Amino acid sequence: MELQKDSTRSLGRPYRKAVLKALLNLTIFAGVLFSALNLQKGRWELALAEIGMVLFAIFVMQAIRKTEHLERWAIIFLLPFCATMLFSMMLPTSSVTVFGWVLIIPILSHLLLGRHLGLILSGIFMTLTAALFLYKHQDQPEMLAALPIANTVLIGICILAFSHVYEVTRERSELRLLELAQTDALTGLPNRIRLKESFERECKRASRDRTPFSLIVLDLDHFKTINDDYGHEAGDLLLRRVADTLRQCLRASDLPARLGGEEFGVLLTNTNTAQAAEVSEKIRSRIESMEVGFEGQALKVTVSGGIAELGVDGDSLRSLLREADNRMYEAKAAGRNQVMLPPSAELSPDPLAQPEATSRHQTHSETPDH
Ligand SMILES: Nc1nc2c(ncn2[C@@H]2O[C@H](COP(=O)(O)OP(=O)(O)OP(=O)(O)O)[C@@H](O)[C@H]2O)c(=O)[nH]1
Repeated sequence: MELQKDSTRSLGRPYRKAVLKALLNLTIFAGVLFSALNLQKGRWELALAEIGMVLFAIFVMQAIRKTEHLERWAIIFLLPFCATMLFSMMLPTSSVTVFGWVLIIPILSHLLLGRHLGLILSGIFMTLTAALFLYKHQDQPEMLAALPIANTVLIGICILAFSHVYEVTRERSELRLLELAQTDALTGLPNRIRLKESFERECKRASRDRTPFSLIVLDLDHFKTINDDYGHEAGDLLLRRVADTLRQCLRASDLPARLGGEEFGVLLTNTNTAQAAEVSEKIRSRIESMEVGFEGQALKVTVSGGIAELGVDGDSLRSLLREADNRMYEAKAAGRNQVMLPPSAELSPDPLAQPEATSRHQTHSETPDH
């Protein structure tokens, strides 16, 4: 499961909202000021357009208070904002300095819409402005002197390029920080935060598509003795190898995570309990047969686990984790090196997933703990 766009979008939302609010406030302030000046000078079309933008800015300010769709509102505001600018530029009575406003569009559109939409909107708007300038001043050769035009175009390109480079770098660093915050540093696996986020997304998908969705919790057996006998470094190495094994046993659409300590979780999309039992058995047997070389010694470990299925064991991550955890402790108590299923689980005819007398999937066991 890939880190989703949604995460970066929600991360950037507060700062985009702050930029949009600042723009709306400035639009209201400048709109009132300029409409008063333009009314005084009899430029009533311009004044009306500005008053219209002030009213629209007040409306958008209310709309974004609780919206989930900030990006949409930014587009809804920016398009008429740009159109009003073009309208002002088009009016024969307006000053040539109005064209200078085009330079704020690359900055605003990148800050509000991100690198792709920001670049598209800036490109379209700057091209339209250039065309309008040439058309409006075609009969005024003094306005079309090569040097001032070249200077202005260069300034425009520089502002567009810097805004774009800034936004690309900002998005990359944001994504990197998000990855770090959602990744376990030792194993490189997703951590609990990422598991929760993926669960919420996959849960919605599973209920929409009516597909099953399972969770496996796995805990290494007697891991303390590895640390005690061989040292923490050996324990860390073993945890990394277990993480590698989980990655190898799973599909790209599944999500292995380190829940903490020597406990791992696996989200299995489009997978019912019986299929999850097969996956858990594959993981269990791979870990059982794994030998990790450490300072000339071969370290070995086994794993105990529990399975929970969405709907059968609840609808929240908390309830699924609780049920899978309880089953994992049952597996420990029943002798470790096995995975427990929900009591009502119907298993597939696959021999690996055959139920034992208790309708639980017990793959191999040591002497039970009492
Ligand atoms: N090396 C290493 N050890 C860790 C890490 N996180 C937790 N541990 C160790 O994992 C061990 C867990 O011990 P216990 O909770 O007693 O579990 P256990 O020994 O595996 O016993 P059972 O779970 O009952 O089979 C403790 O010794 C922790 O210090 C880690 O990141 N690295």
